[in-house]
Amino acid sequence: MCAHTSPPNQQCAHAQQHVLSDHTPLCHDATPDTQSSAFTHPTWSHRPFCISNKPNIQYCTYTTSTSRTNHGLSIISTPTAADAISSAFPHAASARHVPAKRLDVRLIPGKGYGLVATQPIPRGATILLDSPRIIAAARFPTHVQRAEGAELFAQALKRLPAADRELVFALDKSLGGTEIEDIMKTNAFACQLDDGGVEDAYMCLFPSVARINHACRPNAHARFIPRSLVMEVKALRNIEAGEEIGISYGRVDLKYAERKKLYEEGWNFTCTCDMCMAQEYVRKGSDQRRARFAKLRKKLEGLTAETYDAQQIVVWEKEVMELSAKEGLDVLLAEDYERLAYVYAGHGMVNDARMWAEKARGSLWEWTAVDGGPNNEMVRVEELLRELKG
Ligand SMILES: C[S@@+](CC[C@H](N)C(=O)[O-])C[C@H]1O[C@@H](n2cnc3c(N)ncnc32)[C@H](O)[C@@H]1O
Repeated sequence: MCAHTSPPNQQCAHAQQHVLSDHTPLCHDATPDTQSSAFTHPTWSHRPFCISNKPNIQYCTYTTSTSRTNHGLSIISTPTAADAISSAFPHAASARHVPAKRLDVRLIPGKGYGLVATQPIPRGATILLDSPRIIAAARFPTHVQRAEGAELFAQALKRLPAADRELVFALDKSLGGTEIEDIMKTNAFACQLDDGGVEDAYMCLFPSVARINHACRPNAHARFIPRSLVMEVKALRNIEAGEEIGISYGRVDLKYAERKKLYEEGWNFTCTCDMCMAQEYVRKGSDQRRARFAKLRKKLEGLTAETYDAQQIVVWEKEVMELSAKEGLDVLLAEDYERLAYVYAGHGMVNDARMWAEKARGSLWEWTAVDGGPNNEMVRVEELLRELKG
């Protein structure tokens, strides 16, 4: 699929000086905010808007106004990357759609807006499958001048259908800078995309997921599915009607001081989730359990042929699972289930081994493995299950 149709800068018939930059010639279409009647392309609804001020590095804004469920999507990337990313569009178009119908955006004291369940949601249910409206290469701001970056973002927004643009503009802003930069920094998630090996790391803006606040003990889990470019949010436990949906923005097993630092320094907010607002003795109790969880994990991961002790492993893993149940760390347990499967298999206890391997597979399917993502663990567990059945 050809993604890049605008000519290189030097040959661009309408190359001009950028109003914000004194030396960078730009090449862009004459009617940036409307669908160009002269432009037809199997993938993009608008002529790409490109900036190339360094040899071999060119960033463009690509837009399709008819992505999944007929919303728009703008991508800021190199031409090669846009080409590779767009190969996911057919999967995105056919991906299941879960609209935000059991959810409501409401004001939450101390957090701005948040997403609230309007009906009970059972554990494991998919709460939301959201599509991105803007995808931007994480490193592109370091390859273009500030004004050029702002222009690429501006074009990304201008070219989106009006409904998507309004959705994006309404999102929270907390960090300053241009409006769209602030929106991206406050709301976009890091996502790894198959972009043909260009750079992999992207910022993805999902307007419904962006309304979900962080919780240090979340009731939901978000994972990005590279093959269909959607963000899936699933319930980690039964959620009552009226409860706020919360996901963990960072690792879910961090202790109070670690996460306080992460969210204050990395995200510029002081967390006011239930765990952080709890009384000190409650927080300390949680920290102790999390410290013990980390210590046991370290011991288990550090086992060697010399230190291997099956009984000890079973005892430690039992404790890991008890701690996880208290701290809501279930999404991390696939490796523990897998470890137990190997321990039992090593002692010829095939039924127990199979039971733990199946638990590992179930956990990976439920929380970790995604279509188009890395699947080494799943391959290993499937292989073990085949051996145990054989
Ligand atoms: C992705 S947005 C979440 C939705 C946002 N509250 C809104 O009004 O649209 C991230 C911003 O929400 C706020 N936020 C998210 N989780 C929070 C928490 N646990 N405590 C306090 N503020 C939070 C912060 O201002 C953060 O920059």
